[in-house]
Amino acid sequence: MLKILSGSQVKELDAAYINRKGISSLNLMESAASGFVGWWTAMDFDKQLPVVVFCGAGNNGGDGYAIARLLHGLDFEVIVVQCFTDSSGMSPDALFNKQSLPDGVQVRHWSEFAPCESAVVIDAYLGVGLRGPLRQEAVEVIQKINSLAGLKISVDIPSGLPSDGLLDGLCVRADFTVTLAFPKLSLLFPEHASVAGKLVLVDIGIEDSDYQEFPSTYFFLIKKDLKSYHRTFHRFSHKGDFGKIMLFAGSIGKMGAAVLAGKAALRTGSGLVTVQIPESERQVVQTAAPELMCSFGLQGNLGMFDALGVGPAIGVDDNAGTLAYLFQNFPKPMVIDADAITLLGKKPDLVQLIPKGSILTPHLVEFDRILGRSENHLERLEKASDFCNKWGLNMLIKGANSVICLADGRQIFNSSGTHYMATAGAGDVLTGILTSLLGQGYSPEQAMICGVYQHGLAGEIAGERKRRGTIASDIVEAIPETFRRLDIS
Ligand SMILES: NC(=O)C1=CN([C@@H]2O[C@H](COP(=O)(O)OP(=O)(O)OC[C@H]3O[C@@H](n4cnc5c(N)ncnc54)[C@H](O)[C@@H]3O)[C@@H](O)[C@H]2O)[C@H](O)CC1
Ligand SMILES: [K+]
Repeated sequence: MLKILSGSQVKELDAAYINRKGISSLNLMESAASGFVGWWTAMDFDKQLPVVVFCGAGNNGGDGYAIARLLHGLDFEVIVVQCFTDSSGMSPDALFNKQSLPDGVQVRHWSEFAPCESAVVIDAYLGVGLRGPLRQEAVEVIQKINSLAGLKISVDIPSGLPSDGLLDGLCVRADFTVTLAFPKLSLLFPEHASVAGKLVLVDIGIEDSDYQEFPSTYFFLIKKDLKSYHRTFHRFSHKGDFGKIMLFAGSIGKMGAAVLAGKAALRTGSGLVTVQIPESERQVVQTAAPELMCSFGLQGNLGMFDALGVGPAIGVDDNAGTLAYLFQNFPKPMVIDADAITLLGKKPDLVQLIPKGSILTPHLVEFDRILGRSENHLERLEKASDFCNKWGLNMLIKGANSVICLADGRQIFNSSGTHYMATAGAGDVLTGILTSLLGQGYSPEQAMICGVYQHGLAGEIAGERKRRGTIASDIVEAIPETFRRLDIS
């Protein structure tokens, strides 16, 4: 898992890394530039299009100069636009890379740069070294970059966007942000989606172990993390090892929630899945998924289940008593979603009854129902942290980079998923996945890490073929393929 450091920690990380590996800071900049160019090459950009690289005087600009040199070497027509006047303020590594530009690269000053039609723009003006409000000249440079018609690719972070806080003013509006080593925190805030564009992470050789000494509560979950969080089963494993779970989901006219959550749990590997539904609706479930069992009315012996999931489409009118009953009679961590979360907002006294370690899975609107409106994502994350810590609970804030909030204060941003998952029932699928993993003996932390990543990956797989036509059932059917792609048996 990648630790997300603050902009000011990046300099210390670089220094420590360089020191430990016995390399120079220029080597690290070269890794950053070649990492960027590796992504560029995979994107297969048209060599007929000129490439315009805006370079600042700091190390972000240094990355830009090195990228310009490497792209020139790949036969692209490269124009460097120098976004400062006085070279004496340049960082030594930026100066070195500026001086290493081959003759074939044209260099212009930003004030005299006339936009050319359809060039690809690389924004290496300001990185994580931005401090305080933008100076007037920086405002003008950023306006110029934004006025260009071509595709805009920011190096590390869109220039002008603070790395750890909220945008207050202007920044480059990027189509892609190619971020180095780990994503900068602000790139993961929903309010910055329209300026950060698509997020690309480039490995510059810094390993997880190199981050150890740097404190941070923020992490980024990536594909290679998954395997170590999964349980392994063996040839003597039987139905019981894969867990018996109950999903309290669905109501008259909304039985899809029970079917989707139930099927998702089966596809995640649950041995036995029972859905708790209104008796009148049993035909719906048993026709849609014969592998599911149904129960009607509250179960007397909840103890027979390894995990419970409660909430999708149960309705909010008559269920406060049922929730209290479940919380008091099922002492193990459970998954709490959708209408169950809305109910907690209406009856906050119920929160104290929730079994410790349980997982609440609000989307942003449901989040507001329990913890009130937040001005921005940072405030939301802080509220979640306080809530989880106070009650010994876990929370998954659903969205483009869903955040796993643990009771100990760690907050883990997920990297998988696609906007094609913005479809009815996708949340019900997640509830089924998470409950299934709890039932298979995963700790809440393991269940959240594996569940949220695989839910996103299943959405990506479904979206590859179905694009905006993706529906929640497609996500369910893609779950088995996630195990294959992650090499989990
Ligand atoms: N480990 C890594 O991730 C690596 C990252 N690299 C790149 O280095 C930059 C950070 O470089 P740094 O020199 O610290 O700062 P910047 O280039 O981002 O910014 C300095 C530059 O900005 C000017 N400036 C600062 N504040 C303002 C302001 N308010 N208004 C206008 N101008 C401002 C300042 O004067 C300087 O000119 C990181 O983002 C990566 O791109 C390394 O290449 C490799 C390792
Ligand atoms: K930048």
